Amino acid sequence: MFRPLKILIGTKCPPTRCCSAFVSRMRFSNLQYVNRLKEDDEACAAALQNAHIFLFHRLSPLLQRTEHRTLRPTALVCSGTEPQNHRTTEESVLIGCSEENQAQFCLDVGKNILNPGSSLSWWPETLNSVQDPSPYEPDLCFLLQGQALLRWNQTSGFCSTTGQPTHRNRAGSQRVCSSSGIIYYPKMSPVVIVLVSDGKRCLLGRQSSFPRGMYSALAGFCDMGETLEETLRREVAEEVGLEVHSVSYSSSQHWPFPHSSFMMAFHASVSPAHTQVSCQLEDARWFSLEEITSALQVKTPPRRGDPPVVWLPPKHAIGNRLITEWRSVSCLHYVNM
Ligand SMILES: NC(=O)C1=CN([C@@H]2O[C@H](COP(=O)(O)OP(=O)(O)OC[C@H]3O[C@@H](n4cnc5c(N)ncnc54)[C@H](O)[C@@H]3O)[C@@H](O)[C@H]2O)C=CC1
Ligand SMILES: [Mg+2]
Repeated sequence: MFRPLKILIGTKCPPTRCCSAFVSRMRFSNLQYVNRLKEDDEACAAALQNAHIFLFHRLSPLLQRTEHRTLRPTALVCSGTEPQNHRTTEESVLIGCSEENQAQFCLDVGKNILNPGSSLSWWPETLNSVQDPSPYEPDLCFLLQGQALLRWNQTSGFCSTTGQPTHRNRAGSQRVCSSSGIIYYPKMSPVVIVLVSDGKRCLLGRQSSFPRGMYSALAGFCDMGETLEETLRREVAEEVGLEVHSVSYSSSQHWPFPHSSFMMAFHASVSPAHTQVSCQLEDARWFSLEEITSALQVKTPPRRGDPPVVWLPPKHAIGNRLITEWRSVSCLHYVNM
């Protein structure tokens, strides 16, 4: 039976993924340490004895509300003195380590192998209920990584060539076919997300699968053989029938839906003379600076029975970042006019 060792409420935030964090992590050999744990099963098992283990239930992170109404991940703190049960040692996946070289793992205590997608909505309810996501944000990329790795391990139990079972290494970072020795690594699907502007307005769309009232930048999966620029132009043409004429890169983000996407975000513009939308989505329309400004203030989705309101992806989604960047540049433009 699963036996928690000690529940830590409000555990210390893992480092964020900003460039400076990476540089300092390199300096203190943290990355080399994590790489060693991925390659050395014995070292990884030893590290697990004194690790922080972040808990998930059916792929959703187990969060706790703090006294400030924010949400924090729940972690077991392993002291190394108590024996660990079979599931903890066999199913925890390594996601990194702290500045003090304490290993950090994730463990799904209620995994749902038969229907692994069932617990995931397009946007997790728990994230919608965060009143002020800022203190939670540093944990988010960590949790998304853990969720993706747990999901990949849960759904990659068999070799797609031989049909035989695959076995994971201790860290959960690779799986090997028991019959052919083929090695499998976690997979991601590249996705382009693009905010199209006509100089004064930006174009947002919604799919029927989006939560009610939500609009976001246009997005689409890369086809095999395509460049990012080709995907971008194809998706904009397919979804709204427009031709973009300038493209600039913004940033990127791992996104767990539907099966670990790697989102690459761009701004693009169309000629103000050619803005007629031919929509293949549930809806797509142009938004003015004023409309975007008020939509960015809507922090929670409308509840059933509330009047319709446009709301945008939350702060930690890259769609929000694109829209916020566009708003800042547009505000500057108006100030300078
Ligand atoms: N983080 C953010 O701010 C946002 C993230 N997204 C994410 O972007 C992703 C792509 O956007 P969509 O408009 O849905 O893409 P899309 O416009 O390419 O349409 C989805 C369809 O593409 C096909 N497809 C091709 N390759 C696929 C693959 N590797 N995995 C799944 N389906 C594939 C399927 O038929 C699927 O129904 C979605 O997973 C969505 O969660 C979308 C908007 C905002
Ligand atoms: Mg799309």
